[in-house]
Amino acid sequence: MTTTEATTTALPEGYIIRRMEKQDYEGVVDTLAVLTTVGNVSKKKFDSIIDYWNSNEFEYRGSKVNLYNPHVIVDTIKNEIAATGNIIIEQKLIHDCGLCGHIEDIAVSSNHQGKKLGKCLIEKLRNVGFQAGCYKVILDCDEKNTMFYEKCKFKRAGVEMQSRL
Ligand SMILES: CC(=O)SCCNC(=O)CCNC(=O)[C@H](O)C(C)(C)COP(=O)(O)OP(=O)(O)OC[C@H]1O[C@@H](n2cnc3c(N)ncnc32)[C@H](O)[C@@H]1OP(=O)(O)O
Repeated sequence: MTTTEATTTALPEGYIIRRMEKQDYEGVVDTLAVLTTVGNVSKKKFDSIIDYWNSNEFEYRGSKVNLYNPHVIVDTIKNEIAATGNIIIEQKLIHDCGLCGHIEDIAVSSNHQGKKLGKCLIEKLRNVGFQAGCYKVILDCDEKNTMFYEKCKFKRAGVEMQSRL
């Protein structure tokens, strides 16, 4: 569960945030390695996933909404990807056919951590969700990251359950 407060932390000088592009391939794959195993993602596969993410949009209350909203923070001085994350916007039947945002795959590259980039990224993704019309934005995280998300104005709600192969 989140608050709807739209406070925005300023990015440090030299950093920008934007939607992920095909040119971000190496930086995104490297950055995601701080989160989990990325595996063997070829440039061709990356490009096809970007095309897929860019081609999925739907209409909600008169406006176009992107289903996938992958973002990157770029260090424009070093010309490298510093952070990445996504918000997937789910069309529901409940809550008057409402929208729910799911924040996924947040990673800040090790040498860019501790500069408020994670906080800026979460605020940006949450704003993307609320501007699209989401009634809530949710995420799952490890216990060790709860304080970070509390600083981003998220609150504990529910319990994550999993079933894995
Ligand atoms: C939904 C998901 O994907 S969950 C997965 C999250 N990703 C990971 O665990 C991958 C590895 N970790 C990371 O990428 C980063 O360390 C992140 C995303 C957890 C944090 O990003 P950073 O850019 O380093 O954090 P940022 O500088 O924005 O910190 C904001 C505040 O949270 C605090 N904070 C950051 N990480 C933590 C933590 N693990 N525990 C407690 N507090 C933290 C900071 O001290 C700061 O506090 P302040 O505002 O009082 O100074």
